[in-house]
Amino acid sequence: MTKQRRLPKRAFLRVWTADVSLTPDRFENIIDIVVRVSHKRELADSMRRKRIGNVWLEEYVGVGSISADIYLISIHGQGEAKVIAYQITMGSGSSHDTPKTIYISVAGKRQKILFSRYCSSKDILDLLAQAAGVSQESRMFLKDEDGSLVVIAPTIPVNTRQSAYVLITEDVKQSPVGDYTKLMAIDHCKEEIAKVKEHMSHIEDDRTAKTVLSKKLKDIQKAYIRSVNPTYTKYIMSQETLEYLKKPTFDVWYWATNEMMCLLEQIYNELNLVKTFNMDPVVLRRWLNRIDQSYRNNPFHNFRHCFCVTQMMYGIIHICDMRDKLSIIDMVILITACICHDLDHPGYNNSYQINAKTELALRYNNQSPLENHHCAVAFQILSDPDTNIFANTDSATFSSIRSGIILLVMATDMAKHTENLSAFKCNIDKFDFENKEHLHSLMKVMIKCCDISNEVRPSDVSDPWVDCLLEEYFIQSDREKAAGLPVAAFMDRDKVTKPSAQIGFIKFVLIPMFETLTQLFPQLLEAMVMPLKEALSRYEVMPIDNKLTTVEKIIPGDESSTTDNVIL
Ligand SMILES: Nc1nc2c(ncn2[C@@H]2O[C@H](COP(=O)(O)O)[C@@H](O)[C@H]2O)c(=O)[nH]1
Ligand SMILES: [Mg+2]
Ligand SMILES: [Zn+2]
Repeated sequence: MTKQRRLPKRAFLRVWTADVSLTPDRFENIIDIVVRVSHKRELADSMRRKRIGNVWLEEYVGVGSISADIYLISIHGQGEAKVIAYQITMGSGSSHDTPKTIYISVAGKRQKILFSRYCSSKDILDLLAQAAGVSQESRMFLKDEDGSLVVIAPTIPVNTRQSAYVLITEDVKQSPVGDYTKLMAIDHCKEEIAKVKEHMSHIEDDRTAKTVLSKKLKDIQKAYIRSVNPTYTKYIMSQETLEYLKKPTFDVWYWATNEMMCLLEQIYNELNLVKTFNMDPVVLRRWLNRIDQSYRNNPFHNFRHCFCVTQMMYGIIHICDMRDKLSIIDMVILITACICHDLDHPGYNNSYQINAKTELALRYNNQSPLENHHCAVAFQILSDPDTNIFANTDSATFSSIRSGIILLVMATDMAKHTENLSAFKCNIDKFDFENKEHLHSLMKVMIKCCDISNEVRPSDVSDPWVDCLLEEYFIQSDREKAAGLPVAAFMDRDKVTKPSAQIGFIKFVLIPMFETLTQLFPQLLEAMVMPLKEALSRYEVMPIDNKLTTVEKIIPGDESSTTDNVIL
């Protein structure tokens, strides 16, 4: 079995094989992992090898940005083992992998732990288990000098010998039965949720079955959310990470889901939203869990996209010193709207919803069916006391937060692009931050910028997003072709290429919109407009492989059109 995945310039590759006869001594005989690059067999001889348990962690350096089939492990003189799964952790293509050092204290003894910033949390746990001389199944906790729990992850802040973290180990087998059962219950819920979601994706047309399954899904999700450990853990991140989080250069691929949740939590804390709105920290974590659960595993419209949009908003807030200009209510609206803006996105756009006459299109009378749905899901989650982060907010304030979030999420419909951008342009010359209409026009453009901001990011971060977007487009267009529905050329695998998808989008949508925002916030010129212009130049020198005879251009604003993207 072969699996294909784009490899970044530098990556950690973790490979699992199905060959049960691969006993540790036979691992010693593995001579290489063969990576096929553009149908050419190349030996990835720059890999450094390290075995962790029955899993191989490989550092793959210097091949560049390529597509690769990882298809076998050769075993010296003993044939081949097929790769059944692998995981790639992306890292920055430019930075050197100098190991990180932390000091821990185990049973009063200091130890130095070295690990790569590109390794996984599990790898660090394995190292800690080794240091403590306990089994890898043991539960381990790290506490800092204040007794706060420290998250065991590659982002763990470095410390000194004097401020060594205390490692506490707990043998799972000796844990109270209740706890152990609880962990199993969580796993069970997760499995059930995945099963029901999978089932639902196969019964698009059977509305009754879907309703039954939706109800079941809600019940399981509720059980899951309740089972999430209500003990609040104080997460600690290095100052370096916290500053990096405010930058558009932030590597959004580096973080696992729980780490993204932790970073979102950090955003709520850093912007003083938790304190101001008296949010219960446990409810905030439950809410973030529920948000993650409510994004589907689409190639593009997934929880990582939600994270990216929110992180870009956080970046803009800092770069433009928005806190001096907007109210705290506006802040909570901006951040919460970003988090909720694509909730339960089915992976098929509004054109598909309308043309296929889906339940969503029927429910919302063809009027921005997706955006209406994202809002409805958002407020359904907030209506549950277990996940209502605004439970302690007075009803008048909640009312304005609610209408603000709806306003912003609805503005992310690209069919309303021209309308929203024009409204803001009319206000720019005489912009008044005290004027509600002016302010709303600005906030709409801000969320729109964040929503489509991938090309503002460095190329090794933005590039995989284009693959993800095209993958989702192709799934839709294949389905449309099979169902005899209209297919937009920009979504058609036979017509679109990466540069053809991006050149028009950057030139006609991104640069004009970011330049407009820059008129009000000149700081954005260097931070966002310049990177966009660089991205455009990069795409312009790429061979277009001109499958499209026309220039791709998004013409939002044509409300009569059933499509949010139109080919000129
Ligand atoms: N050709 C490109 N289209 C893009 C890109 N980023 C976003 N988009 C399009 O905009 C909408 C945004 O709305 P969303 O709420 O659905 O995320 C998205 O669906 C795409 O159609 C891009 O980099 N290139
Ligand atoms: Mg959307
Ligand atoms: Zn989006």
